[in-house]
Amino acid sequence: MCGIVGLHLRDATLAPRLGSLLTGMLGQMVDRGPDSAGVALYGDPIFSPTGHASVSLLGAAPDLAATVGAALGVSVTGIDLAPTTVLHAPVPAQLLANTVRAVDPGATLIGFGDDVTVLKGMGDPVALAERFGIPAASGWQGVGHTRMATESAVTAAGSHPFAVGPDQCLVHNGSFSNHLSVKRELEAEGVAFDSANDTEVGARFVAKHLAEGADLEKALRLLGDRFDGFYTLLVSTSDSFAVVRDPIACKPAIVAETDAYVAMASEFRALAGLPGIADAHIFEPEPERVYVWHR
Ligand SMILES: NC(=O)CC[C@H](N)C(=O)O
Repeated sequence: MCGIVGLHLRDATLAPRLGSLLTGMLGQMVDRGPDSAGVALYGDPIFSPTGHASVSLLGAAPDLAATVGAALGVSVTGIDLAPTTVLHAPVPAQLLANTVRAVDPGATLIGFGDDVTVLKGMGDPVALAERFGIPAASGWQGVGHTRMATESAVTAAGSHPFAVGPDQCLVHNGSFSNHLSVKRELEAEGVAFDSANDTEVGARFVAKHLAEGADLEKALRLLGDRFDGFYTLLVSTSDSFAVVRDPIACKPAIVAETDAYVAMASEFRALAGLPGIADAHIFEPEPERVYVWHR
C-alpha cells in the first residue's frame, strides 16, 4: 500500500485553501499507510517566505539557525516542528543547503528550495499534518504521502516525500526491485544517499537527470527505462506536477482535472471532497505514459 495525494492549483483564489484541501485528501489515505507521513508545500508565505530559501531537516542541532547564520553572515530563522526543522535565509537555496550540510553533517536534509517546504514525521498522518499546521497553509501546489514501508525501516527519514533536488519532491507507491543495482551505479558517479529506501534511489535518479538538463518528462522516461518493479509516482518541481505508472500499472492512481486544479490520488475517495469534483475530468493514468502539467 502507501497513499499518495497531490494538488496543483490553477485558480489562485483556491490558494488559501491548499493546506485544508490537502489535509482532507491525506486523511482519506491513512489506512493505506498509517505509520508515518510527509507533506511538501509550494508557495506558503510562512513556510517559504519570499526572498528566502528554505531548508527542511531531520535531527538538526538545537542551535543550527545561529551556526548557519554565523557561517553565512546573514540572519537565519527557524521553525521547529519536531522531528522536522525548517530554516530560512536570504541566500540562494543551494548555498543554504550546502552550508547546512557542512555545519551539521549529522542532520538529514529532507528538502530545499526557494518555494518548497517538506515536513515528515512518524505516527498518524492526520495528527502529524495538524501538528505541522498544514490545514492553515496556503500555496499553489501540495503533495502528501502516507507510508506502509516495504524497503526500509519505519523512520522519519524513510518517510516520503524524497525531495533531493532544488524545489523537487517525489512520492511513490510500490517497490523498485532493482534499486540496489541503480544505487551502486549512482554511487559510482558520486551520488550520496541518506537512507536504505528504494524511493530515494528513484528521487536521486530523477534529480541527477534534471541537474544534467533533462526536462521532467525526459527524466521520468529515463526512470521507466532503468527501473524495474512497481510504481505509481507523483513528482513535482518549481513549475511542474507529473504522474507516471509502471508498465502493468498495478498500483492505483486517479487524476481529476478542472479549470481550477489538477488533483491526483491513489484512490478516488481522496478526491471526492474537492470543490467542483462533480464536473471534473476524471481518469486513471495509462501505464508507462508520463503526464506533466506546468504552472
Ligand atoms: N507501500 C509502498 O508503496 C512503499 C513505498 C516504498 N517502497 C517504501 O518502502 O517506502
